[in-house]
Amino acid sequence: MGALPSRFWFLLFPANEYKIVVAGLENASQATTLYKLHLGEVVNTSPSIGSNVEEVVYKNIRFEVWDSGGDKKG
Ligand SMILES: Nc1nc2c(ncn2[C@@H]2O[C@H](COP(=O)(O)OP(=O)(O)OP(=O)(O)O)[C@@H](O)[C@H]2O)c(=O)[nH]1
Ligand SMILES: [Mg+2]
Repeated sequence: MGALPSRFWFLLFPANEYKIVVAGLENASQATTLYKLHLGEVVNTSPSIGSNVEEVVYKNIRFEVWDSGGDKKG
């Protein structure tokens, strides 16, 4: 779909689900940010192994937020 038709399509049927990938170096606060958005509070974290994913809902928009983990070994 070209840029103009897809913009027109989006105006008619706006998406209400998005996926977000949080990327950063190790210890950059990715997990802290993810859980602050998800739970609304700051929680203790440990270095991520692999990735974390949580759902964040804002108004009628659903975000699937992926914390990719910054550790080279993760
Ligand atoms: N002082 C301070 N410390 C923070 C802040 N945000 C996170 N931290 C601390 O920084 C450390 C790393 O936070 P994480 O959220 O686990 O970082 P991360 O980016 O997920 O780390 P990796 O999984 O190793 O990539 C933790 O000890 C947090 O408590 C902040 O705003 N201020
Ligand atoms: Mg992490």
